[in-house]
Amino acid sequence: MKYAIIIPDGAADEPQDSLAGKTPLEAARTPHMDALAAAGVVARACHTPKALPAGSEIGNLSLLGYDPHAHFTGRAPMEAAAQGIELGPSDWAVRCNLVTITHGDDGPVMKDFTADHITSTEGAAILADCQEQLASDPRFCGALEFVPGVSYRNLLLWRGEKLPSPFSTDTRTEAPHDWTDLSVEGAHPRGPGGDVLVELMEKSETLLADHPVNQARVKAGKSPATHLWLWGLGGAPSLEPFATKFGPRGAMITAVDLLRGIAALVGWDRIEVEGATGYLDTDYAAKGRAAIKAFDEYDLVCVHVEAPDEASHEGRADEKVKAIERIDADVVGPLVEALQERGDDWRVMISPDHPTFLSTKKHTHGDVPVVMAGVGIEADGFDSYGDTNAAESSLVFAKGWEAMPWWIGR
Ligand SMILES: O=C(O)[C@@H](CO)OP(=O)(O)O
Repeated sequence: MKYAIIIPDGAADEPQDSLAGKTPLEAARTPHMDALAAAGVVARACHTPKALPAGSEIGNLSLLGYDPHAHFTGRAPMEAAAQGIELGPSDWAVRCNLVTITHGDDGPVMKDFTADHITSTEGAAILADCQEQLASDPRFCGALEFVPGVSYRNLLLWRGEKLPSPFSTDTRTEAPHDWTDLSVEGAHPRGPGGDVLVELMEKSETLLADHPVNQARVKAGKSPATHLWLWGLGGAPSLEPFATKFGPRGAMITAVDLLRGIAALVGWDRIEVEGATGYLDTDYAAKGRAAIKAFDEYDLVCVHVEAPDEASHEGRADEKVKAIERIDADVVGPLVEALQERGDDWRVMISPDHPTFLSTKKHTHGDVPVVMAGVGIEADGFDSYGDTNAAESSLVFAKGWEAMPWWIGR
């Protein structure tokens, strides 16, 4: 049996006036997803339980069949796993975004949580200076390590052996992508160790003010990275291998470290695809081709596409529809055709990790539409994949992580 999972990140949404009252999934032309819906079931699942943040870090754990209440420690440790960083029992990882904050009448406003999609090279240069000038403070006893990642998505590590960290599970932080265009006056870290994070964030403003990377960016008409934004911290998580829990040996195709990290933690290989960017300009077809090839080696292949979520964070309904259509045409269609040609039994699941509302540009708690089709799954009468059909379905996974055993264990 071959299993394909496709994750259109943040694709679930509300009806939009600009889309004639349809949701982006419904407005998009998705013949391949609709064919799967007609052949299988349309369900709804909640991958973001109310007690936890409505983040991709929670949603994707649940989608892959892991109860986030039991397994989630923080987003950054998952991304550390993507980089092969080992966290000891007293270590913490913190997500370190490069962001653009402007100062207006309403105080400091989160203008861009991506610092205008700063490049990884520029980010690495900034982080090297943060290491030299912020982490070198003797009070930290060498415990702090800034680790460059992809674009604005970087990490800060606290090595507990050098100096016990001040953090605890009560430390609260805010995801910067949930604050776009909003005043971040009350959004700074709080609780145990929050003051240390705030201090680093504030000091970064001075360090970055005249940074050569920013001078060059402004000259080129791009926004500068004005601050570090620290959030999503946690200690090392431990997850039972997916193959032990569910059987199939899996591989992940994604452009973002969060999904790479979850894959590493559940024992999946990661397949890197040239042209996969984690943004609207990603090479959808290359991801589709890589997934088809991966079935020669793996029983389960998961393709994650970040683009619908990014379009939502930017409030761009047309781009969200386009991203969903490209996923349908360049990933779902070719993948299903290849599975049919192989002659193996197969099953497909398509599910966003969480809704990301165009209206608020934010993730939100709530159900996502799921389509599951293939051997052992009887058609339930829906003829298309969309949020409204899912809302009417009698197949409901209130504990979203129970959808995986339902789908895989039939
Ligand atoms: O990686 C991130 O910082 C965010 C926004 O890009 O991703 P997501 O919305 O999927 O949590």
